[in-house]
Amino acid sequence: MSRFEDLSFETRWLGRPREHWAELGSTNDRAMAWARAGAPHGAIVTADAQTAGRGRLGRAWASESGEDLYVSAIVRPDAGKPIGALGLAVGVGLREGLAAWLPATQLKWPNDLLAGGRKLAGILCEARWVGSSPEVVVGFGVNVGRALFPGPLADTATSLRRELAAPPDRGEVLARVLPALEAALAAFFAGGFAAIRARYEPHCALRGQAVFVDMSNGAGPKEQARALGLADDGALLVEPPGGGPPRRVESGDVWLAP
Ligand SMILES: O=C(O)CCCC[C@@H]1SC[C@@H]2NC(=O)N[C@@H]21
Repeated sequence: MSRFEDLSFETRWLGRPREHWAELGSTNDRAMAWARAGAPHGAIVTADAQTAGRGRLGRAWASESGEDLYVSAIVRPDAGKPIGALGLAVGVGLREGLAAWLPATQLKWPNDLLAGGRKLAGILCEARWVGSSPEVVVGFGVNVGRALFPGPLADTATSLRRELAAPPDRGEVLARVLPALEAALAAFFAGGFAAIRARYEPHCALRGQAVFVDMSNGAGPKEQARALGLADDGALLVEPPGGGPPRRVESGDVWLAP
């Protein structure tokens, strides 16, 4: 039994209700089903592999390795709490947890963590409303142990194993990341994104960079701009080509210009 499997039966889960699966379609789907059945705030679903792991904008998340982290946490914010920038807060927590090994990890708006310019981790938050209360599944994948990536990911993705001479195992990573995530979410729910913006900005991969922006959720043309930073509510601020007042990007995707 690996240390990761050990951990699913240990107190290093810090008392959280948890399920660990050898294989699932998507930990987000399982967590949402568990939430509907009444699982409490903080409950965690993990899997060694996913057969239908997914990312934002309908993309697939390669999840077959058995060596990486696939995690979904059930989060039950208080009624009326804004959750629009929750994914950014998750990024802050993940980055701070992973900084134990890779302090230079950067945040690429809205939901990626980059190491050496390559994708190390991704975040997918999904919510449904129960009356006025959101029920949220915070899903994240961290490339921990895999050395090889399929197809185009070979040039764009990385892992702790690829970045470090002595990579940690998945259990160690999870044990660091979960408390960091909880701390970031607590600050976010107390004060909104403005309360953690200073923990995001110094690690923003886009600030000052030329970017292509798609402001229509994957369907529209890409527009060139320069990223300025983040607003207090988490929107990305960009300067249009030729100058002019900053424009807000609230959804969609952003690419660093080559
Ligand atoms: O980069 C992205 O677009 C987000 C990727 C999120 C992947 C994680 S892995 C655990 C959870 N289950 C899923 O199906 N997706 C998320």
